[in-house]
Amino acid sequence: MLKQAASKYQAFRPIGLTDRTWPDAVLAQAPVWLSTDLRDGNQALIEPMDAARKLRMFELLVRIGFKEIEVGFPAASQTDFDFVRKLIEEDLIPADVTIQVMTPARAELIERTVEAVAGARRVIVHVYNAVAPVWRRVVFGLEVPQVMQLVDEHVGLVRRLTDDRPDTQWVLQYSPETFSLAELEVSLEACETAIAAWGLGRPIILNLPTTVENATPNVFADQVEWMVRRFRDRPEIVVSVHPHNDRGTGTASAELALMAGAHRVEGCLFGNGERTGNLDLVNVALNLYTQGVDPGLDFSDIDEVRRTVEHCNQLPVHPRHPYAGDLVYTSFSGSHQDAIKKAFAQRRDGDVWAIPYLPIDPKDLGRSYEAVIRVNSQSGKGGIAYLLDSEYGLDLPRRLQIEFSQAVQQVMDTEGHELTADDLWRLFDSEYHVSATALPRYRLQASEGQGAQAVRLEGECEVAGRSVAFAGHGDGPIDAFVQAMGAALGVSVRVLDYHEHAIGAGADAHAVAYLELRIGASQTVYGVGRDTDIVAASLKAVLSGLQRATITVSPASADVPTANELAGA
Ligand SMILES: CC(=O)SCCNC(=O)CCNC(=O)[C@H](O)C(C)(C)COP(=O)(O)OP(=O)(O)OC[C@H]1O[C@@H](n2cnc3c(N)ncnc32)[C@H](O)[C@@H]1OP(=O)(O)O
Ligand SMILES: CC(C)C(=O)C(=O)O
Repeated sequence: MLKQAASKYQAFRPIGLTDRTWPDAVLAQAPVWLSTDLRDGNQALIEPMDAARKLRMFELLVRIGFKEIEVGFPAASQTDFDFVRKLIEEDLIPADVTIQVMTPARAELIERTVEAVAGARRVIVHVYNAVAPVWRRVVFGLEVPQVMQLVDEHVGLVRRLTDDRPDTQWVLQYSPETFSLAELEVSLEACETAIAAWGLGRPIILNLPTTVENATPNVFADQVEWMVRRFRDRPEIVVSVHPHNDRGTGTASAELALMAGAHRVEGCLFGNGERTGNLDLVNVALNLYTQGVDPGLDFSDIDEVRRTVEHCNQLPVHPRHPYAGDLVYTSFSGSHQDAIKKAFAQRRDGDVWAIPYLPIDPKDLGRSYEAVIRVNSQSGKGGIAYLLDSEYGLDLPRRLQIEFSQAVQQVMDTEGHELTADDLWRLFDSEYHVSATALPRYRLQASEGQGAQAVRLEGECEVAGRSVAFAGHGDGPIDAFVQAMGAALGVSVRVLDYHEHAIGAGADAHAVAYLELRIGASQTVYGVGRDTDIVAASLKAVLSGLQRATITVSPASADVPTANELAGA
């Protein structure tokens, strides 16, 4: 197969536009947008939209803010014709919205098209014919002069028919179909012929399609700049582009074409359309938005837009689709999660958006931060800590994050599937005995004659299902409890690190304490305690840590669990 490539396919030829200016252009304003969801999108559907779905799509496009909407190909079917009549007769077209209707350069179809829009306030009549060599030869069997004659005759017919209906404001759109595959001189001649037949000085849109995308986007940009130069200083002429996506570069083609001077773009929501689709208008609009340019289209509830489009087209939007897919704001991988978590922690209201791996604030599109981080086997401590913090208010100290992520990884290695925030909390709760640890019964007194050891604490607690009596002195209750438990278990216990914070407010407020304990000479474990009272939370955290430790020395009390009984309790 690979061997055939050179003899079977012809490479595109670059345009010799050596003084091109588009590479230095910066997109600083939105183009005129035309949605062709109801025409090019519709004609590519397995089951074209019925009247109800067409109306839903039309209403959505109006809500988003489109001012030019191609509402159909009225000569194609009675459904298309009737839908256009419905919009006009039921006065469903807002005053600032212009409808566009498409027709091939065939007399009876042009007549039917103009008939379909009778009574509309303003209409763009879109006439097309193919101009590229393969189409001329294979489809029409026409030489270039005959193609020009076809354009002249049919645009002339549009002019006569529309002149007879002066109550409507008419704009002609002419598309040299297959522009990107045609010789530039032929496309230019076809456009000049259309301009002349429509009447010099009358409003006209020249729409340049990559009917079938066939070259890298820079070649299309050169083609567009070449054409734009021919129509500079002619305000009645709007140069529009209509990219498709056969090479997967529809968005790039549109953006470079705008840099090359096009004023207007045609496309569909989420890139529906023939074959690999039309240009995805949402993509271009939101690309502009993330450059600080107001696109003039409202995608602040992207999921509602997506659901409606999926309903109308009966086609799903891919989970990885730019800006709209279910997974596009989600990071699974540990290093991404770590960077996102740190950036959110540092971000202040009013800051310029600079969150790694998130090119846009999901909230601007009506998404929450909930799905930004999800945990699976590719995740690290940052993502786990983010979920426990964002969903459960637990602000884990760094070394505890590291310790707990090892427990999570073990579960991942055996189970393999994603862990939700709820799953992580359950794992954390069971690993650190947060809910299960009972508060020790204790008496706290000021000590006498103990110098710096200001308090004495004695009481009883449950460890691994056994009752343990303890008594000890310390600088405060936690220190006293640690010393007392060390004596009771016959092992040295020291607090290496201590963190606490509140969760919630008012009557529901809780304190959470995280204690890093050194047990014996070398064991370091974290304990976690939660209670309404901060001292109680800290004592529970000590017990949590002791229960997680492997204690290998003999207990000093018969009531105390024997060596290793605590381990894994
Ligand atoms: C690139 C694009 O997206 S262009 C838009 C294409 N959209 C559509 O085709 C959707 C709607 N189309 C239709 O409903 C039908 O094709 C109709 C009503 C337009 C025409 O139907 P039919 O008369 O049965 O013709 P058919 O669909 O086979 O089209 C082929 C004929 O149209 C001619 N044709 C194709 N494009 C054009 C054009 N732009 N101008 C004039 N004639 C054209 C072909 O030469 C061919 O003519 P022939 O039969 O004499 O050889
Ligand atoms: C602009 C029209 C003719 C079109 O749909 C195309 O060429 O892709």
